[in-house]
Amino acid sequence: MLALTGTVLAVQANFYRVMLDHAFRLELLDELGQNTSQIIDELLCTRRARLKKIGQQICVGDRVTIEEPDWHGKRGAISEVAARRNLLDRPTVANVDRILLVFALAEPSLDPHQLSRFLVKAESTQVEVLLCLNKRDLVSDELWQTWRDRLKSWGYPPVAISTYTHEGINELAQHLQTGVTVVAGLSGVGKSSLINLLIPNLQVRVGEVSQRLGHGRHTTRHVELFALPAGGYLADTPGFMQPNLTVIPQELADCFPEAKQRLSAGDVCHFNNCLHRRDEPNCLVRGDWERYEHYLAYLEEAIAYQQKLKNTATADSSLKVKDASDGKQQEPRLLKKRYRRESRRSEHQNLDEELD
Ligand SMILES: Nc1nc2c(ncn2[C@@H]2O[C@H](COP(=O)(O)OP(=O)(O)OP(=O)(O)O)[C@@H](O)[C@H]2O)c(=O)[nH]1
Ligand SMILES: [Zn+2]
Repeated sequence: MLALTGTVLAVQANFYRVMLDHAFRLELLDELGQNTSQIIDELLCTRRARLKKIGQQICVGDRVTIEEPDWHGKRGAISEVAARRNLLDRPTVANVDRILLVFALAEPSLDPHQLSRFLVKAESTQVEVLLCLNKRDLVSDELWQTWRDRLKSWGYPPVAISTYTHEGINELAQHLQTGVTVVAGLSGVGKSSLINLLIPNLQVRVGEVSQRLGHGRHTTRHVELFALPAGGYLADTPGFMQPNLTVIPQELADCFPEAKQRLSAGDVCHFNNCLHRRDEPNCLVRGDWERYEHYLAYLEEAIAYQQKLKNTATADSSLKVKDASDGKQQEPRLLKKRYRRESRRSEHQNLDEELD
């Protein structure tokens, strides 16, 4: 028998909603004794104890193998998780193929600094970035063309759309037909309107969904994949709303296509460990490109962030005390839960908030 495989759409407590790669036709007899059939393309799954034992987490976007399907109850058990190509953080989505950054040309007006931050944050995941500018109906041809040329020079030829006139929607949809696309962007740019256009049958579940996509997303880190009609999956991401830059300074230049291009032209900077700061001698990154000033500002931010992380780590290790019995370093005994050290992750989060 062929292995039953699928993609995890959502994680709810200890259950995983899995979309099957191949739908199953269930033959049934109705009350009148007539043959009918039902197409089953989703199963609600648990995780095999073996996976739990080895600590195998299952995330939205994971590719999984399912055993012992119960077609009548639409249940199954995940027995295997395929190796991930990548894993996005906050919220957690595995095997992401592209990030669709949605901004508006107006209302709210397009702010180059804000856009640049989102772009850098998106690039830092090393996933392909697609830029889409909504509300094309609100601006003149001239303004749109100015933005188009400007963003092209940044390395991001944008797709203009309007969820009102439907301009550009088909073109955009063609880019999303394969793999997993994560939608990100500020509040109010029209992400929900776009998602509803791209997945019309989502409207059927609008009560539930508007809760998820609307109020839910500001308060929870819930994430879910939605199947697109022509193939591919879409995920809406609450976590991308606060793009704090946690890139390490050495990797920041790679988050700017313009800088990357300058560095790959064949030449090298004077120092091979050049951080590409403003006063670095013979630095290839320095030059006459629009976002150079953004780059320098983010670089200082990245350096400060790294320093702050280091300081936290030092403060942490000074907490360690010697255990008299064998001379080995040990963490002091923690009496109550509330005295426990915070996890790295929440430490990161707190830092992000502080730096904000
Ligand atoms: N003029 C114009 N307005 C639009 C367009 N698309 C969306 N809007 C309006 O922009 C506002 C915000 O749209 P939403 O789809 O809720 O935006 P969102 O990005 O999902 O916002 P949050 O839910 O707050 O994250 C609404 O008033 C929409 O009617 C468009 O193409 N043109
Ligand atoms: Zn340099």
